[in-house]
Amino acid sequence: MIPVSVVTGFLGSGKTTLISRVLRDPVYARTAVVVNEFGEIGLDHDLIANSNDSVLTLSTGCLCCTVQTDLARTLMALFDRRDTYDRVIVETSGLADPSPMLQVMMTDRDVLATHQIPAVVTLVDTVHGDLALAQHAEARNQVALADVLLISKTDLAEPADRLLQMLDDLNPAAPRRRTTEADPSIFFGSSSPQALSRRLMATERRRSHGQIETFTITRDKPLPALALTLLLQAIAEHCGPRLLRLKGLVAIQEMPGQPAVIHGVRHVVSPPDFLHRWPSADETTRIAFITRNVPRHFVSRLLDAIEEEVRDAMAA
Ligand SMILES: Nc1nc2c(ncn2[C@@H]2O[C@H](COP(=O)(O)OP(=O)(O)OP(=O)(O)O)[C@@H](O)[C@H]2O)c(=O)[nH]1
Repeated sequence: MIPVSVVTGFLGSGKTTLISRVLRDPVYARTAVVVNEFGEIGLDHDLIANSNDSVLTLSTGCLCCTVQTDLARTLMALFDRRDTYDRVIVETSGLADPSPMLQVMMTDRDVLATHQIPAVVTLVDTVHGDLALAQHAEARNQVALADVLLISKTDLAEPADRLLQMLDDLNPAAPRRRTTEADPSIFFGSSSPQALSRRLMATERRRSHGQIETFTITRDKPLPALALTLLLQAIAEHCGPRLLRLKGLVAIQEMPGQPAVIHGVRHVVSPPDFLHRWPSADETTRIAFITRNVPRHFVSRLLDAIEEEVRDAMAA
């Protein structure tokens, strides 16, 4: 039986960062990862640094809405080459309610015959966690279903009493650790089917993602570094609370072959990190957005205007 871990947590809570850390541990190198993203273009596949090729992207719909059968199919396709890995991590989209996918994993005959009942590991971040829990049923269900709760970004802030109270209300039984203290072995303790079923029955019903929009801006030509900096500043300033998530790989004119990785969660847009090389053959700039009422054309025109101004200034 293959051990499975479902790693969930709201947008930008640190799932990909933590999974990349686990995969760097030689003990966990033989771990296959199934990534699901909400949006047009999946980037986590490229952002999870992994030396083997067992990172699979589930179609970039949302696990809780459209691709449940994909999950069973993907796990069984992986199982056909089980000599290449020992365990599986499924990273859910930050916007996913994990309930329907857990139900699939507990009821699909083939999956049940070959995989353990998954352990559910939920990340909650100290900076935006309370807002996410207050505003999104998906985030509350992620916490309610956890076997283990991992608190991330404790280097930026201590968990506030309000956040701890919300976790107590939603899932008092799950042990809590900071991500910095979490031993990777906690990912692969199996859930008890009875306990997981009880938690599943207690989750909130949610049928729509509301006013959430997702789009991806692409550019074939590398951007001047200054244009990227100005774009990120303008987005943080103008879109702040309406920006649920931004992430991307950006070709920079001054750094050929070394793409910038960019991340934003609400008003917090991190300074870019640079990779030594492109993670795949696709070297186009791709910036994915998940927003509430920030239209694609606003960002696209903003980028065009900034880029034009920066190029003019460079030519002068
Ligand atoms: N300071 C700090 N930043 C973190 C920590 N964990 C993650 N981050 C940053 O938070 C941002 C989002 O991290 P990801 O790992 O991509 O988050 P995610 O949950 O996979 O995001 P989605 O897949 O979009 O839901 C990135 O800029 C990370 O570098 C942490 O413990 N401390």
